[in-house]
Amino acid sequence: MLLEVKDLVVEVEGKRVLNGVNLAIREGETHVLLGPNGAGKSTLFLTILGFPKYEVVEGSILFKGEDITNLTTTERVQKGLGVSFQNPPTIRGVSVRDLLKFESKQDSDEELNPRMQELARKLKFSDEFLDRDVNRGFSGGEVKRSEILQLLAQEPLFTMFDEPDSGVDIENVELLAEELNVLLDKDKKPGQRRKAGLLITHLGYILNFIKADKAHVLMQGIIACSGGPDEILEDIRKEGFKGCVSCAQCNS
Ligand SMILES: Nc1ncnc2c1ncn2[C@@H]1O[C@H](COP(=O)(O)OP(=O)(O)OP(=O)(O)O)[C@@H](O)[C@H]1O
Repeated sequence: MLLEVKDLVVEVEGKRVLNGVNLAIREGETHVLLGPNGAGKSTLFLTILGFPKYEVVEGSILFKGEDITNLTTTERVQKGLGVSFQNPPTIRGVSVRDLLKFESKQDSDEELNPRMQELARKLKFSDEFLDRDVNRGFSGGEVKRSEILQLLAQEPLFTMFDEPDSGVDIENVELLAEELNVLLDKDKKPGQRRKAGLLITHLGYILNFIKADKAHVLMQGIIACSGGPDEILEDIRKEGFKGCVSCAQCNS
């Protein structure tokens, strides 16, 4: 198993948000996390990444079989965890180019390596754009493309995507999805896939371009149900999260 979340209970600023979450994701798998606004999806991501505000009251997080519950965020990133944020912060004084060099372990005085230059071009970033401060004045779509470009520099083993398609136009969703598939090893044959990921989506549009293996619905602080992404999304589209409430109650 690449990532295992076991009976995770999490409090944020004294408020209990997760109440016993269980999740297991193997190498090569892409899972989808669904759930109503405020259910705790981003909280789960930030807890897996080890942000100090998210206090693990009970339970554990295992990565490649190792308990990482008490590691720092930097240590987790070094082990191969990555995330694309819903609303990443502006980093004044740090250019996209500098951040990319840092993330791809290059020296700051070197030219950006050819692989990253090619990926930047593919994601429609000009040379001038790479010299701008990270996220400063970026449009919604530029923020999302820049997040993906940074992940391509890091090449994490396990990537969490928080609504990668929100605010992105149709053409750019396809472009982003192509690179997400690379980050998830979906461009490789099933037996050769090593990377894995977890993706939050509300409307599921991006799943037209990414083949997810399993979906989970987070409700009332637990995983209320898990199953085939198409089936679960269709139920939610028809009935909203009404049907998930009773599942949350029987599973809690
Ligand atoms: N730093 C914080 N301080 C106080 N409450 C917080 C904090 N972070 C999250 N919460 C609360 O925890 C709950 C879960 O929030 P979270 O952002 O994880 O939900 P979500 O499922 O990602 O929602 P959405 O679909 O709207 O993005 C919400 O009620 C939110 O207000």
